[in-house]
Amino acid sequence: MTLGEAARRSAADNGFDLQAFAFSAAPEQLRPPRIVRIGLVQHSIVLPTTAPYVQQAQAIRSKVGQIIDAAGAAGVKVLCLQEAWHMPFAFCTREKQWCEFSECAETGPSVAFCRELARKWGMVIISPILERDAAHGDTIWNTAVVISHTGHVIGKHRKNHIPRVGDFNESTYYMEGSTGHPVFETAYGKVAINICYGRHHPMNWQGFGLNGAELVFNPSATVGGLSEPLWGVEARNAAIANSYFVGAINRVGTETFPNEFTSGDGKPAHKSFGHFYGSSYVAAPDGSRTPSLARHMDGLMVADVDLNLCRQAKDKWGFQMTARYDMYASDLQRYCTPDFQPQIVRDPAAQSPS
Ligand SMILES: NC(=O)NCCC(=O)O
Repeated sequence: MTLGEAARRSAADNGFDLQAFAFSAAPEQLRPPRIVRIGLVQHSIVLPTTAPYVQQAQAIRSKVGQIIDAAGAAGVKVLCLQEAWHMPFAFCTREKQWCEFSECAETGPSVAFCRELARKWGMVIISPILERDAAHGDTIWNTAVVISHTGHVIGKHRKNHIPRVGDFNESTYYMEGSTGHPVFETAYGKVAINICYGRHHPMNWQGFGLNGAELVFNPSATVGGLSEPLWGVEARNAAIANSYFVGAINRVGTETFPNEFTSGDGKPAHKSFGHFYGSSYVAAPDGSRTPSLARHMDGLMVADVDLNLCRQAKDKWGFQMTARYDMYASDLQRYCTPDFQPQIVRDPAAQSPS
């Protein structure tokens, strides 16, 4: 793929990993190809978590702006940032002062920043932030804001599943999302966002597929000690099972906080979360995928995806056609009743161990 000199020079000057790949689909007689250039951005924070908050946020915006400009110069038309990209990932600490970083999804500083860049480059930008919802009593959500190529906010999706694992004490900060599984019909295709921990839930991925997504981003923040063995599997499997493209994005670096915290697991108190291992990648509905971006560096992954591959995968495999949604729906309905009994057929000759 040719990305142009500007993106390559920016990667060299600003020290980020730049990789680019193309996924092709078979030529069709009745539809032209629908090739969209997408971009995934991974990055570390810039200043120590003890620096004044306004300076931390500005420094992150300044660095991310350089990467978005490189993406724009490379012709990227749909770009997604990492989970809570505008702040340190302070959810491990359970200390409430970090709520100050939350902002209005429509008018907050990071959204204004992304709207400007979206307009500048004619690029759809997905901006995952910590949202403060003043209209609902200052409720805080973990939200992906979808900004159109003309710079207006198309809508937002709020993270459905909150982790309660290891140091990921995120339920201290924000609530389970209230937006279902929306798909945003942009100028460049039907886009959805499955935020971080939602990638462990196959039915969450499926919800976006049922609503017609062609491209699902998984903006994440996860550390090597916890999830790295799962990372290459889950987004790729979701792309196959739902016949859409997935862009999986993880942040980079080790973030150290002023006060020690524990996670109720008997381990010694600590001040850092572990290493966010980057490794962002794109997976396609035919099971192919890009290599990963670096584990230790900021990065921009550029991929040309032909969205025709989504329907081609459906026609080949028929996963959606052969699914038994009515059967699953009645199983789930039974399961959700208080008197549910698992459907187990017991062998009378089997002795239960005494
Ligand atoms: N941010 C977040 O949901 N992290 C959870 C850790 C994981 O799912 O790997």
